[in-house]
Amino acid sequence: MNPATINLINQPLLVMEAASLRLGRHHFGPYTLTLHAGERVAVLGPSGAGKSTLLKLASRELHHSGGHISLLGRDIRHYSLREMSRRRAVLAQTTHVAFGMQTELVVSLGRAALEIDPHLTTIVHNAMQLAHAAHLAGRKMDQLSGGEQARIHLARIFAQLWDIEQGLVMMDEPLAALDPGLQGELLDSMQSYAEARGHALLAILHDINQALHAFDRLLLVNNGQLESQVKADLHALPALQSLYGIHLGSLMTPDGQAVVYRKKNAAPTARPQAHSHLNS
Ligand SMILES: Nc1ncnc2c1ncn2[C@@H]1O[C@H](COP(=O)(O)OP(=O)(O)OP(=O)(O)O)[C@@H](O)[C@H]1O
Repeated sequence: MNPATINLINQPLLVMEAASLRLGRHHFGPYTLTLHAGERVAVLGPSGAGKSTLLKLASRELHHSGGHISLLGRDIRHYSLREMSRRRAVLAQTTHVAFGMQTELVVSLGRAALEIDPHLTTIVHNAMQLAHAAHLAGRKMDQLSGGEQARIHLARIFAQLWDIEQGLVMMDEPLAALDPGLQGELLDSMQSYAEARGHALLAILHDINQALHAFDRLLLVNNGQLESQVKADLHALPALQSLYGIHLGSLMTPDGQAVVYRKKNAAPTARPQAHSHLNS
């Protein structure tokens, strides 16, 4: 697909209006945000802050009890499972595959909602190539390393929305199991994949530099709430410092790229208590 040929729709792809829910003693939300086709948005926050829960609400894995969530202007509760699977793809933090399934079969599961899929083999192959996993064809999942399995699951997500435009791709720590070289290459793959199709990317990350370099906007989540939304540039540093309770500095590399680092000797800022008021 050629990005130049995609007419991005004006209507927002995802709208969350004061969406909330309670899980046990924890209250999440209200989450209010709008995501447009073609946007790349990173979700950041301390461990246990409610990032995965936000993603699970947006993907309908969890059902909101308050507020409203819509996909392309339609209440997500009114989509059939098949319609949802052709509009949004979700890479969960951990995915367990039973038995020693073959890699191509796992990738093809991304397209299981389609009754007729004449280009399945080509799409599976291309998706594996884009996820740097083509060399894993023919292997069994239970004989792969964690990083290799992660690439197969990424290929599954690529395959799912390979042939549609303006979908929503949600990923929960997609790069966590990968070495630094592969992280960079797969970030590039995600960007080119989304850009070519006008897909929006909503990804939970723990790496501030990746979020600043590869994304347009940051959603800062803390204590089960969306604390703020900021542009992904160095102006976000004060908000990030307060989010994580650390001091951050930045350096400019010779090729003009800003790199953020944690200042070791600075007095710590008050570290936010993860979900201290989730238990209300
Ligand atoms: N089904 C559930 N029932 C009760 N509590 C839950 C449930 N799911 C998550 N929680 C709690 O809600 C809090 C937020 O969880 P969530 O997975 O959204 O955090 P997170 O920000 O994604 O964390 P991490 O970065 O560690 O993955 C955690 O304290 C977690 O234990």
